[in-house]
Amino acid sequence: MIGSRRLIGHVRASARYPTYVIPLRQLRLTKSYKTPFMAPIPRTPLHQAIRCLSTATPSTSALEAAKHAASLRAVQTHYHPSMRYVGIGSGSTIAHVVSALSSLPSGAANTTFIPTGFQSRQLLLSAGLRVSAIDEVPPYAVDVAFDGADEVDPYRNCIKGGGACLLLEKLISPALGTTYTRGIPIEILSISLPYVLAGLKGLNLQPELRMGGSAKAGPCITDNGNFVVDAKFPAGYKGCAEDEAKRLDCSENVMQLAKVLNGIVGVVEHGLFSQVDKKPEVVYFGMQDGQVQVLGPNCPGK
Ligand SMILES: O=C[C@H](O)[C@H](O)[C@H](O)COP(=O)(O)O
Repeated sequence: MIGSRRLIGHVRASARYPTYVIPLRQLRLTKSYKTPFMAPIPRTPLHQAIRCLSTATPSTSALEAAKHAASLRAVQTHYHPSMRYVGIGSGSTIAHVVSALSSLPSGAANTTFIPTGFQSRQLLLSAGLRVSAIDEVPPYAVDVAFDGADEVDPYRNCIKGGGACLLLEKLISPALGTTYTRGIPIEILSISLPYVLAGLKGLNLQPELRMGGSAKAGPCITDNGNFVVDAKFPAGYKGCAEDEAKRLDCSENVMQLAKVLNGIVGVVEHGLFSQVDKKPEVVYFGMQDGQVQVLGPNCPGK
């Protein structure tokens, strides 16, 4: 499956376990959970994510166990020692993927891993795995990419970028959701901030510059030296589809929004991984009961 990628996901620590995954439009209006994924590849891409089924806030250990189970399943299903290049996303779920890869009985001596940021590079190096950079391998040479996701909808559209690593993740992975509490992460050129904010407000989104938090005065700076703006969906947001018919198709709606975001000058990349921008082929959800659920091409969405 040329052009697709693989992805694995899980519910984030601060998230609530949803009872189901619903389309982006509805999710962002009604739910408050995050679903990470990981995933996959260049020629045979696929993404996987993890989902939990309860409204209770999961304990950290239950969450980590769910991430681990989904990661293990994804690696066992989609990694093969003969693979030459494998993309590795960023975030907490990826630590479980790297752990699963480094403990494979077959080893991974023939594979070079392509990280999407400082954190995943350090993880790979610490695990003794061979690392290279996206600009040191031929385009589209990645066999599969594993990554986490913040949210995933039934169509396998994803929101990513909670860790500000969306740009390189989109490069390695061909691959939305809910009420992503911070909105869609958008990496931008710092000098374009006023224009990007105006453009996003014009779409009726509620943009906010992400700050560095207690560890850094001023804005969050990505691995590429850029700013990140989180664009929230206001209550009752109907998307930016040109007509009602398109709004009826959630996947179409997401694709349209992705295209519009790409058209704003100053936007380097956004965290929507949709049909247009590399949505995952397969998503693995870690469940509270230890099971792993799979959302693939033959599942309800598409
Ligand atoms: O920028 C970060 C990435 O998109 C992460 O894959 C995403 O935020 C999920 O992260 P985590 O695995 O920590 O839930």
